Amino acid sequence: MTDPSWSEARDLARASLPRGEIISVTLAGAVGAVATEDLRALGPIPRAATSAMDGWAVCGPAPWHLDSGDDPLSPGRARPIVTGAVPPDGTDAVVPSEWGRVSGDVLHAERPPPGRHVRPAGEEAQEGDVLVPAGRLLTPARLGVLAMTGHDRVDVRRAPLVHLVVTGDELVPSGLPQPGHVRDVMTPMLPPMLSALGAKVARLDHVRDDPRALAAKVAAGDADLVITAGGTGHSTADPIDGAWERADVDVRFRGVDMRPGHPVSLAVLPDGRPWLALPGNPLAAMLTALSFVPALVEGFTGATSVEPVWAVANEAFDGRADTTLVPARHTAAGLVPVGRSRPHLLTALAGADVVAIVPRGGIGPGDPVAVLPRSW
Ligand SMILES: Nc1nc2c(c(=O)[nH]1)N[C@H]1C(S)=C(S)[C@@H](COP(=O)(O)OP(=O)(O)OC[C@H]3O[C@@H](n4cnc5c(N)ncnc54)[C@H](O)[C@@H]3O)O[C@H]1N2
Ligand code: MOO
Repeated sequence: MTDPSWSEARDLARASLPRGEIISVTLAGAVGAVATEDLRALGPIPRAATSAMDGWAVCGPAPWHLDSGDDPLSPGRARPIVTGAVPPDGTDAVVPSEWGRVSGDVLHAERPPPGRHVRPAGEEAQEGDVLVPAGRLLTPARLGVLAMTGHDRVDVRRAPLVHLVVTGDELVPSGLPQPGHVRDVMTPMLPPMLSALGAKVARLDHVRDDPRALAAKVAAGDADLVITAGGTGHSTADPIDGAWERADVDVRFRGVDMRPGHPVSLAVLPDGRPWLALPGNPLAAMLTALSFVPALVEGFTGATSVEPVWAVANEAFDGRADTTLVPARHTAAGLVPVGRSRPHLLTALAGADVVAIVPRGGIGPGDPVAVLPRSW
């Protein structure tokens, strides 16, 4: 079986996690969630025409006699008004306070063109307009639009919960490691990374490189999704193959035509939980999480896939597989690779603005290149 391409593997991941249940949340609790249906304006916004300035509502040609009260304005009359207030019937326009001069009860100013400084009703939205289409992420600005147009609660799909399992006999949890030991970087690094990608770590376990212990640990979890880090190699010390055999999983891919991270693998447990196995090399773990966790989350929440963002390369980027992911930095002249990005080294990613998605054969200076935005 040949390894799937990066985008084929993303499609397989997207199809591996069934939709999560719908919950109703207040706008305050909805940021980062995904709309389950088209969200529409509940009425015209603004509800009525309003003044855009502090000043005077005026009717007819200048000058105007100032009046007060609630009657409609008649030609030759002006009435004080504040920003956001509804102008009286008969208003032609609003004169801002700094443009008018009052002497006695007469307002002098140049006559404004009709409608000047009056915000029309329904300018932002008409009743029934779709404001946030189904599948869109609820961002702070979209929540503001929903509040403005009358919404208090929205139906969303919750974020998938993750059972994260870090494997490795050589790992130590703290301090400077002795030769032969490795400081565990996944435990501080992956939960916030997964959270930035739309998934929530509900349980975190550490197991030795033992297939039986790994399979038992995963069997004891009940999150929506299992993510392991390490042990994806094919040596006898690597526990993924053995654990998958014991757990009787349905393998969706066992390796992807990508660098780094080619051993990344995905299976589905008999109870339906997908199991994404990230390689142990830290950069490979981060770049494979960045590749496949968003696709799994999209499957669960129904979120529409994020379109790639494009940049222009200012240096050559090597492409050794179907897809090579390269930490990169924006400069005024274009995108450049950052430092040495070997799979076991992390500082390049820590200093990167984006990750370049480089096709087979690589790209040269001046070529367009798709990038993944920062979440690390
Ligand atoms: N004969 C071959 N050997 C290897 C191949 C190959 O194709 N043939 N691929 C290499 C690549 S690429 C990767 S990636 C790794 C696959 O690694 P595993 O998923 O089995 O990961 P480990 O062996 O457990 O660890 C690899 C490396 O990463 C370090 N590591 C692991 N976990 C952590 C952690 N939590 N924090 C910090 N560092 C971690 C580990 O100590 C190793 O140095 O296989 C290659 N070999
Ligand atoms: O594929 Mo490995 O994941 O390059 O480090």
